[in-house]
Amino acid sequence: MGTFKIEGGHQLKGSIQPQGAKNEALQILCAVLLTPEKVTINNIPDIIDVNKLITLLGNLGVKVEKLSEGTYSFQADQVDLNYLESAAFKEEGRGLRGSIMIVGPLLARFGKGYIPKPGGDKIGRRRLDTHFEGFINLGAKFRYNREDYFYGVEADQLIGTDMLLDEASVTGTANIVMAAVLAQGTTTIYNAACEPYLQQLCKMLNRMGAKISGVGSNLLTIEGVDSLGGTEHTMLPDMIEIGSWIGLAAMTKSELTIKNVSWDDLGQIPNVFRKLGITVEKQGDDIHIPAHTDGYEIQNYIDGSILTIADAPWPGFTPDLLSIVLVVATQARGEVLVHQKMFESRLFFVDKLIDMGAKIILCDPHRATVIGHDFKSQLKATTMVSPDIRAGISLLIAALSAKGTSTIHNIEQIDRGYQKIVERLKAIGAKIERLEGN
Ligand SMILES: CC(=O)N[C@H]1[C@@H](OP(=O)(O)OP(=O)(O)OC[C@H]2O[C@@H](n3ccc(=O)[nH]c3=O)[C@H](O)[C@@H]2O)O[C@H](CO)[C@@H](O)[C@@H]1O
Ligand SMILES: C=C(OP(=O)(O)O)C(=O)O
Repeated sequence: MGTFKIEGGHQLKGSIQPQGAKNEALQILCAVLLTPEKVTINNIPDIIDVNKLITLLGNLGVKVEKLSEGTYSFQADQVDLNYLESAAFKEEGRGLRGSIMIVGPLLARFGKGYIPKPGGDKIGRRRLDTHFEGFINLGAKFRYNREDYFYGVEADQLIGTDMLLDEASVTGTANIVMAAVLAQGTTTIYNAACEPYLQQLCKMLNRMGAKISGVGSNLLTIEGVDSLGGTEHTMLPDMIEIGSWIGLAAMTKSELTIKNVSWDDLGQIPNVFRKLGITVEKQGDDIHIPAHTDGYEIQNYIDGSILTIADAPWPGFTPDLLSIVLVVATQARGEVLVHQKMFESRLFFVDKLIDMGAKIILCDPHRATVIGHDFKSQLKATTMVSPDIRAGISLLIAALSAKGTSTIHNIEQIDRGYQKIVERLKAIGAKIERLEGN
């Protein structure tokens, strides 16, 4: 279990370049299985989850070549389907959430796709029904082995159909789209997820020869084609990282510039932080956060009632930033209700913030009320364990703003989504060390 040691209470300064998007990378990497031709991908983040998926693709027989930092080529012209039956696959497949998205491409191109129950954050129930109902709608036979949590779908030929998803699942939509592009006939997917990473996937598939329309909406129409070809693709900057750095700047009263953020793809994110009273300035395609020397004040609703910040499927606010919103609110002037609707176990980390001196009432597993300190009382340093990726970065931000030296264990949870975090934070003045040998 790795550990960070953090000396808090220092102002940071400078600029930071967001990494390529983790959750886009997981979709895009799975899509290379759809063609025997070469696919070149740029801006791939060097993080645990993505590297695990690249290793898994390599073990499946995909030729992987690192061309330069963040750029790889992939060629799936000799896929070894026997690997899917191996014990090694059962181990590797469950190592991350994103591996679930190899199923759609494998089913579409080779007639079968298997996966052990995938990993990812332990943040409540994370069902896969939407994925498999989609494949069944396309004509696949489904089986599930309860003993070893192993899922499988098989079909000689997928047939296009109309479907209404039971929920706008992000990885579910990506998986079904990747199956439908090679189905016979036309598929419509209503209540599709439509976040920017999914749009990126659809645009990439169209460049490979797929016929997807409605991209960016919740109704996708996919005319099946016989085969797809190679392409080149560049990942967007990671919007969850961008939100994390906005929160970091505010909490540490630092002036920070977040470079090349792709503003048009940030949706609600800048405005949600503005509602917390944070000045988020657009400078070209950068975000500039001035030092909030006098703190920041949470806005009430027009009628004077307390603000709620809640998640919703895109174009709503992403659930992955609510932990960061919550930690930022602990030092604001005013109150806010944070409502995590999607996941059941993502707010329990507030206990640690309460230990540090934050004023939070956990109303139930989904809702927490935060009463900000307005910097009149600094958080106190402590020792903590990162329970999941976003709670982990939130605790790290809390530690950087706190008085004294904090320790965070289980930092693999942070490393799975944040590239070279120690080096990048040190470059803007943070006092953070990775303790080896823990
Ligand atoms: C690898 C990856 O890309 N992971 C992201 C992906 O996970 P993932 O694709 O696994 O998440 P889903 O979109 O399937 O759903 C997440 C949770 O929200 C619930 N749900 C979903 C849709 C909906 O309309 N209503 C609803 O309540 C689901 O039941 C589930 O509990 O999307 C999530 C939601 O943005 C993000 O938190 C994850 O970081
Ligand atoms: C929940 C997340 O990731 P995963 O779906 O990989 O667990 C996340 O990125 O916040």
